[in-house]
Amino acid sequence: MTGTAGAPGRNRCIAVLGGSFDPVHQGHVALARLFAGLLRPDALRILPAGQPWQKNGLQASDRDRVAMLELAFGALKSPSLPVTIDLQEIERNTPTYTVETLRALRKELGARTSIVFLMGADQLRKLDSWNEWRELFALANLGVATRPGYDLAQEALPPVVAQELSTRLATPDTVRLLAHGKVCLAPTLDVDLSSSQLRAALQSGADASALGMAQVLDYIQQHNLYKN
Ligand SMILES: Nc1ncnc2c1ncn2[C@@H]1O[C@H](COP(=O)(O)OP(=O)(O)OP(=O)(O)O)[C@@H](O)[C@H]1O
Ligand SMILES: O=C(O)c1ccc[n+]([C@@H]2O[C@H](COP(=O)([O-])O)[C@@H](O)[C@H]2O)c1
Repeated sequence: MTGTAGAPGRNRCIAVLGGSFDPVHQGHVALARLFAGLLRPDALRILPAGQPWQKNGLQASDRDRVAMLELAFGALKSPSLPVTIDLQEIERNTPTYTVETLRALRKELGARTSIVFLMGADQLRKLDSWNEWRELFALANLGVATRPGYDLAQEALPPVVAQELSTRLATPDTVRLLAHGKVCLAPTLDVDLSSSQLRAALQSGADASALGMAQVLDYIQQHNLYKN
C-alpha cells in the first residue's frame, strides 16, 4: 500500500483522493490527473469512503465501487505513478472522517512525507463542516481544483475557511516539499460531471455514454447497478 521511495534526496509526496465514488466518473480521474501533473507525486492513493456521513447513503456496494475504481484509475497507473485503492475507510466501519484517515496515513508515511489531500471546489466551500477541519492542516496539504458551479473565489468561501487559507496558499512545488499545512489551488479544471447526474441518467434509462467512462458503464450494465 505504501508509495515508492522516490528519487534520492527528494522528499516523498503522496496524493490522496477521497470520495464516495458512487460511481466514479471522469471528473474524479481528471482531478487526479491534473494534480499528478502539477505535483509529480510518488504515488496516488484512492480512498473510497465507507460511510460518507454528509451523504444520504450509498447506492452501490463497497465491492462494486472498488471494482469500478480499479477500472477507472487503471489508465492513470504507470511505473512512475503507482495508484492504489486504500480500503481503510471501508474497513473502519464507522462514519468516515478524513481527519482519522490522515492521522493513520501520517503514522504510516512518517513526519516528512508530503501528503496532499485532493478535492473539488464544492468540498472546499464546506470545509468548515468537516469533523475537526482545522486539524486537517496539521496532517496534510490540500490540493483543490475548480468544479463548474462552485466558485473558488475568496468571497465565495465561508469566512472562516477564507481566513484559514489566507496564510496557506502555495505553489505546487512548495506543496510537494512541505509535509502539511499548505493549500494549492488549481483553477483550470472544468469537468461538468457528477455521480448524482450519472445515477439519475442510469435510473431513468437515459443515454449515459457522455457521462461515464466506457469500462465503468459496461461494469454497471453487467452488474445491473443504479436501476432504482
Ligand atoms: N467534476 C468534478 N470536478 C472537480 N472535482 C470533482 C468533480 N467530481 C467530483 N469531484 C471531487 O471528487 C471528490 C469525490 O467526489 P464524489 O465521489 O462525492 O463525487 P460527486 O460527483 O461529487 O458525487 P455526488 O454527485 O454523489 O455528490 C470530491 O472532493 C469532489 O469535490
Ligand atoms: O471528515 C469529514 O467530516 C468529511 C466530510 C465530508 C467529506 N469528507 C471527505 O471528502 C471526500 C469527498 O466526499 P464526498 O462526500 O463528496 O464523497 C471524501 O473523502 C469524504 O470522506 C470528509
